[in-house]
Amino acid sequence: MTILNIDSVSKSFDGFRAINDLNLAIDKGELRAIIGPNGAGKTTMMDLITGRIRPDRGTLFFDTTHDLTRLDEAGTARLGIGRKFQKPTVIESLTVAENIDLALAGPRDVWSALRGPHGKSAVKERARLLDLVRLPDPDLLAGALSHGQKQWLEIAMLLAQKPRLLLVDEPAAGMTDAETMRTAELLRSLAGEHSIVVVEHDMDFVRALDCRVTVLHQGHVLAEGPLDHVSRNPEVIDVYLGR
Ligand SMILES: Nc1ncnc2c1ncn2[C@@H]1O[C@H](COP(=O)(O)OP(=O)(O)OP(=O)(O)O)[C@@H](O)[C@H]1O
Repeated sequence: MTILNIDSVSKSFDGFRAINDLNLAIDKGELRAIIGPNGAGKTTMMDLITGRIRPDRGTLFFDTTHDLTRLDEAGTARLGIGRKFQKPTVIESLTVAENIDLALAGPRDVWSALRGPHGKSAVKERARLLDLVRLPDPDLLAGALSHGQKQWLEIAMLLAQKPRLLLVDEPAAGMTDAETMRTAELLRSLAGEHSIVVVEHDMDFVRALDCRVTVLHQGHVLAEGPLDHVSRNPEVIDVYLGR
């Protein structure tokens, strides 16, 4: 079953085609890596999926029936599309637990969320999420976390909103090797329950994801398949990997 279907999508900025007849389908529960040179259109593709911008032509459907071109960012978020930008946006002056409580409360009253999680199930969910991303001290200020731990906290905050499709932009950037491998392991463990699209340049990380890879070039799919397969493709070597 397909959760995301991008069909013949194009998008130009001032006459420049950032996305050019893009076709991409993500299965339910799939983990997919998107790679490609700078300017290949990866961010523009994420912006199209989340309703931040609209295509000039083509269709984007979520879960078969939901036309994403009719929704804005709030609408796609309500449908269950969660996006994690490259830089962590956790609130550094709050504790790890308070950050999670805010995410669990969603758009509800911030002040009541900061008085603690509501009910036993919220306490349990907070513990489950912190366990999942291996953050042992809920009382630590988020500002005291390492860069990798901040990224994991933000992933936990996204998961608090129970997204069905997670879009993750360059999570390994700035991470240590150990954090990078731990992040790959975390995303792999989340696949199945969630569908996940990860944009990344770090090939060790992409290898560790051990998933299907799509190579974007000039707004179009250049190659798709396991990393070993696409990395042998002469065109992929020419425009990206061989550089
Ligand atoms: N709002 C915009 N206005 C004008 N041009 C844009 C706009 N957004 C993107 N572009 C152009 O579209 C092309 C694709 O950009 P995009 O950011 O999607 O690439 P990318 O694959 O994410 O690159 P990177 O790996 O560097 O993040 C680039 O040439 C960029 O300059």
